[in-house]
Amino acid sequence: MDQIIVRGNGPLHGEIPIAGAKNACLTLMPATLLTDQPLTLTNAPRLSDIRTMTALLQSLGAEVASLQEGRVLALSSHGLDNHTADYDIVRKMRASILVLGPMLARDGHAVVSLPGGCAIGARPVDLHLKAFEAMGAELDLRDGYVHAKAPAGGLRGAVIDFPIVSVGATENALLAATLARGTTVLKNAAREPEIVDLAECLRRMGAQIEGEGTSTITIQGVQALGGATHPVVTDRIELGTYMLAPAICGGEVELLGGRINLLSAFCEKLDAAGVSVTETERGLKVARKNGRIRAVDVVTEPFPGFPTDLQAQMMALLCTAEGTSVLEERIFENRFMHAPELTRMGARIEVHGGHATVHGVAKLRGAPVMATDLRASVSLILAGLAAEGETIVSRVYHLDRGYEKVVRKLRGVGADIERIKEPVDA
Ligand SMILES: CC(=O)N[C@H]1[C@@H](OP(=O)(O)OP(=O)(O)OC[C@H]2O[C@@H](n3ccc(=O)[nH]c3=O)[C@H](O)[C@@H]2O)O[C@H](CO)[C@@H](O)[C@@H]1O
Ligand SMILES: C=C(OP(=O)(O)O)C(=O)O
Repeated sequence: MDQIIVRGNGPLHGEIPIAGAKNACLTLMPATLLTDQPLTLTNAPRLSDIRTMTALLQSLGAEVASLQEGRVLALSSHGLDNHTADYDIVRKMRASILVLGPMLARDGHAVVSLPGGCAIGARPVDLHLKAFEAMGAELDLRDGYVHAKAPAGGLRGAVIDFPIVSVGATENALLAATLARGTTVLKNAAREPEIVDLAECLRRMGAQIEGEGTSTITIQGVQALGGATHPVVTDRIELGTYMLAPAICGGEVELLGGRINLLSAFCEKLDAAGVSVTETERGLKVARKNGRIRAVDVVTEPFPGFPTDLQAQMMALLCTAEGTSVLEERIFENRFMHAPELTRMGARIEVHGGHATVHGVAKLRGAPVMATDLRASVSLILAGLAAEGETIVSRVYHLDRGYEKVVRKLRGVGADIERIKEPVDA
């Protein structure tokens, strides 16, 4: 297994290109199951999660070709020869549940393994299932699998009022509703840029959708969808992560392709902490205003609030802020696993339930640390960039799920970082 070694070496300067969004691309790829025409996704990120979704779609009988070194994905599903999403693939990646809606809508049946819990929380899928039931599907949970069947004549449009905002359930219902009979109204829908991107792609395929980006999305079902070419939206989480690099280390870095409206709540917190963010023609320029970072309080919320996927990285910044910050995690019940690892580097953090209190220290010190999940891993790298001495991050396979070429991107702005094979006796 690989490790990443980081040595804090002062301010960073230069530019970092931002890739297409993992969380958009994983949602767009299953849209191929809605049509027998080709779907081409450009600006795709090169990540292990994309390879997992590729394997899942191929296991169902779809064709997925990775072109231009993975930047372009050419997908096509003429006819599926399998409608079962196997546990062995689904357990690797929760986005796998998003094949359920499209298969149910196009072919009237699907069997998908329940994804199960994961390190950051229980992450149930009951809201996805309730949405399909509202559209007339019959669902049966057997042997860890959801066996789903559409009513005769196919799914029916329905009014679905989500009791809480769910990105995944909104996406699954949106995908399915494009081919349902009649009108579907999704109330209390998620408003994330990845959902807007999905709606734009589906519309290019011929779907009739209105209201994406607001909390009410209306979908008029159509008989069939066609092919399309669609560019994947910028990864706002990769963007926010790299914005934190100059915030933590000093210097000035331009994030190519970045836009403030992808991350307004995050940018407001950076401003309050003493970090300047300016929009340029090519993206966003980020620099520390002057002096030490100031403590700020953060509450994670659905979009347009502060994203849960940037909470760990923000905590890395606040470890060396002046004063005490409180981070409240409202989306996932166990998303502070980076806190004990940051503590190994000299941070002063107390976690009580969904709250983490961070007392800023003047300096972090390098240490061997363990990545526990995707965003936790990158928070340890960010902390390592600002620490004195050497930080060795193990279990970096988590990182490969969501960050392409992290070593190359950070080296490009002057960071001292390398990836090595873990010594065999480690
Ligand atoms: C609202 C939110 O910030 N969602 C995040 C969530 O999306 P993801 O789609 O994974 O999760 P959801 O948005 O569905 O979950 C939001 C909340 O609803 C609960 N829930 C969800 C579905 C369901 O059927 N039943 C249920 O109770 C979840 O446990 C969670 O507490 O994780 C992704 C990966 O970290 C992030 O990119 C998303 O920003
Ligand atoms: C946790 C994440 O992804 P997933 O929902 O695929 O687990 C993430 O993107 O931070």
